[in-house]
Amino acid sequence: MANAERGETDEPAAMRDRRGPEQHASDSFATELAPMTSLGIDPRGGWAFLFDIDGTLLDLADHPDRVVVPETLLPALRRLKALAGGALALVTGRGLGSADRLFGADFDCAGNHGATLRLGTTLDAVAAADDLLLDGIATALEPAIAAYPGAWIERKSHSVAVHWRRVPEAAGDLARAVRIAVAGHVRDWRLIQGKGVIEIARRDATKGTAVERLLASPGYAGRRPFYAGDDVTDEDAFQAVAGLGGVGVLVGPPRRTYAQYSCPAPEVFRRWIEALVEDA
Ligand SMILES: O=P(O)(O)OC[C@H]1O[C@H](O[C@H]2O[C@H](CO)[C@@H](O)[C@H](O)[C@H]2O)[C@H](O)[C@@H](O)[C@@H]1O
Ligand SMILES: [Mg+2]
Repeated sequence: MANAERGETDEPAAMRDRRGPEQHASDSFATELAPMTSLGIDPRGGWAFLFDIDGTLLDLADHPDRVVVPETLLPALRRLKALAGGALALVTGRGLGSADRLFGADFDCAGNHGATLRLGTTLDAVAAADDLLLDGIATALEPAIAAYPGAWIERKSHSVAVHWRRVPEAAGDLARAVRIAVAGHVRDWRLIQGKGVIEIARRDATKGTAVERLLASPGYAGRRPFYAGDDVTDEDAFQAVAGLGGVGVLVGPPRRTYAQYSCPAPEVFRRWIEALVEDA
C-alpha cells in the first residue's frame, strides 16, 4: 500500500504504539504467511469467528456509506454463526450503528476499534466516551479539512476519523494537523493510520482488548479464535488471537504482520466463507 494511503509511514501505528524502546519492529512479525487455502477449518469445531468489516468482508469504497454488502454474504454469515453455535462477531473500527446498518443487528459486534461492544441486544460501552474532547478536536481540525475539498471528518462515538481517500495528496498535511490537534492528549488517546484515514482513538481500547473481551464472554469462552482483518488496527487482534492459541488471516497484500495466514482480497475471503458453510 502506498505511503499516502496509510499516512506517512508503512509501519503499523498499532505496532508503534505498543513497542517499547527495547523492542524492534521485526519482533514476532511473520515474514512468510501460509496461504489460507492450507487451513482446514471445521466450522463446528469449537471456533469463534471474528471478522473485520472494511477491507476484509467488504471491498473498500470511496466513502463508508458506499460499501456494498454482496447478497450472498449475509446468508453465509448467518449459516456460519449457526454452525459455530452463535460464536461469530464483527470487530470493526466503525461505530456499532454503522456496522448494524450494513449487517443488521444479527451479529455480535465490537465497534470503534474495541471501545464499544454489543453482545446480542446487550450493549456494553466498554470505554467512556469523551464528547467534549472529541468535539473540540473535530472543530480544531475543520480549517485543515476545508483546505482539501473531498476530505472529511467522521465523528464516531469514541473517535474522530479524518478521511482523505478522495484526496490522497492531503494525507501528509491532514496527518500533521491531527497530530497537532491531539498533542496534549496523547496519554489517553492514540492515532491509528488506516487506509485513506487517520483516526484518534482511545488507548485503553483496541481490537486486541475486544478479542480478549469477546473470548471471555458467554458463548465464546473456551473456543479457539479465528480472526480475519486487513489493516494496522487488526494487528492488535492478530496478536491477541495468537496469544489465545487461535488463527489470524491477513486479507490483502502481504506485509509484516502478526497473522499467520494470508488471503489476497475480500472477494476471495467471502468465497472462502461461502464454501466453508456449503461444505459443512
Ligand atoms: O475496522 P474496519 O471494519 O476495517 O473499519 C475501518 C474503518 O472503515 C471505514 O473506513 C474505511 O472504509 C471506507 C469504506 O470502504 C473507506 O472509504 C475509508 O477510506 C476506509 O478508511 C470507516 O469509515 C472507519 O470509521 C473505520 O474505522
Ligand atoms: Mg478493515
